Parts: sequence; structure tokens; C-alpha cells
Amino acid sequence: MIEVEELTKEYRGRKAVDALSFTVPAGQVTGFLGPNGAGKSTTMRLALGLERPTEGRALVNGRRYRDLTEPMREVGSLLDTEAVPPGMTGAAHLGWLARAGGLPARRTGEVLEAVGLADAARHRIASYSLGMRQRLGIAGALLGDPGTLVLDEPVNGLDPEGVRWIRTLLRGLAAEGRTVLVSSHLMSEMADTADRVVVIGAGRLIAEERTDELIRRGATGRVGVSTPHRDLLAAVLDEAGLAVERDASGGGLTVLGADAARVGEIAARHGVTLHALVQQRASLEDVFMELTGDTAVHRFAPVGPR
Ligand SMILES: Nc1ncnc2c1ncn2[C@@H]1O[C@H](COP(=O)(O)OP(=O)(O)OP(=O)(O)O)[C@@H](O)[C@H]1O
Repeated sequence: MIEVEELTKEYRGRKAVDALSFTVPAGQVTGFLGPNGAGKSTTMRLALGLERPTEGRALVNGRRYRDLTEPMREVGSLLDTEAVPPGMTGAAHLGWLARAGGLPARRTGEVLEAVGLADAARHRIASYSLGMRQRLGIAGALLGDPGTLVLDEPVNGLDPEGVRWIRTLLRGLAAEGRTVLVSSHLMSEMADTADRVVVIGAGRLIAEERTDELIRRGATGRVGVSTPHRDLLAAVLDEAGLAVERDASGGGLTVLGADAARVGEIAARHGVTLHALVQQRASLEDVFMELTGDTAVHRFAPVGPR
């Protein structure tokens, strides 16, 4: 389990992470979402003891990272896939990591197998594709067979097969009871992968809840309507206090803040013929845009009294 408590990080007087608190429970995949610059990587680096917080703390299994006695056996991480030595082979790089972490050499072969890189193990990393580097980074994270995984944008650069692979891997790791925190700025990826999501913007917490709940919460209130009497319907819906958007093409309308049943009833009451009436489901992407719309532009909260 990871507990982030009132975590704040300032760079040159600006808050990249701002009094952020959330929990990453074991046995689930937690998606860590936010637009570019929201503070995801900074939060992960703080949790991994690579930087010191200005205020607050991040605990892994109840302790600060630097107080863990065998960190690689407790937490595996993938932060920057570019930070691997290109001249080394995949096997040599992992072998070096294993020695540094006091792990048995056999783990190298096991994790290379687990990420599907066994055949490329003796090739220089310089010859790896971006997807192969991501797999190598994940192999490194798995080396110590840790109970907690912190992965920053592991899906970056993967092809659709790679994305599916990672999704299955992460779900499998969580099913084994591990704690999995995985960041992304692409919401669509997380919809099928994460049990829960933590959404941040400008370093602050925006939402922390089950993925399906978040989607459901955002799903209310958009109804697509097609009618040969668009102006009449728009007028009666407007009268009923509903916001209406006219589609740029065709006779369609989108009604905001209502469900399909209500729109259908209003139309019937006024004798308006409908050709289509569709409750539109929000995607996680829509909900995300709604949640982070403001913060994406205001990247930093100015330091000072709140
Ligand atoms: N070492 C640093 N010095 C100064 N500013 C930094 C430093 N590291 C991060 N920042 C700033 O803090 C903010 C948060 O950055 P961070 O990389 O944590 O965001 P992110 O959510 O991971 O974004 P991305 O998806 O683009 O990686 C950014 O505005 C960034 O420029």
C-alpha cells in the first residue's frame, strides 16, 4: 500500500505538487491520471525517495522509501525508459541492477522471460525499439519480485499488442495482491486497466474513486435527439429549462443535463416526432476533460496563503 499525505513539492517557489493526499491499496490497479505537467512524475519520484518533499510525506507499506531495508524487494519502478545505457545488452543491464539490489542472478532470466524479451536479451539496448525499452524497464521493475509497483507512463510507445500485454500484466500483478500505481495522460487506456483512478491537476487532487463510478458520475445528462422538428423541440426543451446544443450538420440536437426518458416525455407532450433518442455515455476521456479542463491551463498554483 502507498499512502500519500499532504505531499507538497516546490520548485523555485512554484508548487508542482500541492498538498496532495491519496491512497493506493493492495490488490488493485490504481491509475494515476492528469494532463501533462499535472505533477504525476514528481509525485512518483517523491514516493520513490528520489526527491525530498517540501512538505508532507509518501509512505510505502507504512514507511518512507529511504527507510525500507530491501527497497527493490518492496517496490519496483519504471520512471524514465531513456535512462538505460544503450551500449549494454538487456541481460547485462538487468544483471547489473540485480547485483546492485542484492538479488539472485537467476531473476534476470526470469523477468526477461516474463516480459517477452528472452530472445533479445543478448542484443544491445541501442537496437531496441521504444516498446522493447518499455518492456526492459518493466523487467527491471519486476526484478525484486516486489509487492508494490510504481510505473510512470508504461504504455508510451507501445503498439496495440503491447498495450494489451501491459494491461494483462498489470491486472495479473494486482490479482496476485500487489499494489500497482500506473500513470498515464491517456484516459482511454485506464478505462479498461485501472480499478480505481486518482486524478490530479496542477498538483492537486481532483478525484479519487473507482473507475466505473467516475464514468457513471460523468455519464449523466447528455442525450442525442434526431427530429424533423428541431426548432420546435429546441424551444420546448428550453422552456423546460434544459440546455440544448444544435448539431452543426443535420437535424440533430444534444440535450445537456437530462436523461433520455425526460426528453422523450417532453417531446411526446408537445407532439414532436422523434427519429432517434440516444442516451450518450461519457467515456473516461470526457469525464477527465470535464474534471481537468481548468487545471490544464493553470499548471501551477502560486505559492502563498490559500
Ligand atoms: N526538477 C524540476 N525543476 C523544476 N520544475 C520541475 C522539475 N520537475 C518537474 N517540474 C515541473 O513541475 C510540474 C509537474 O511536472 P511533472 O513532470 O511531475 O508532471 P506530469 O504530470 O508527470 O507531466 P507529464 O505527463 O508531462 O510527464 C511541471 O510544470 C514541471 O515543469
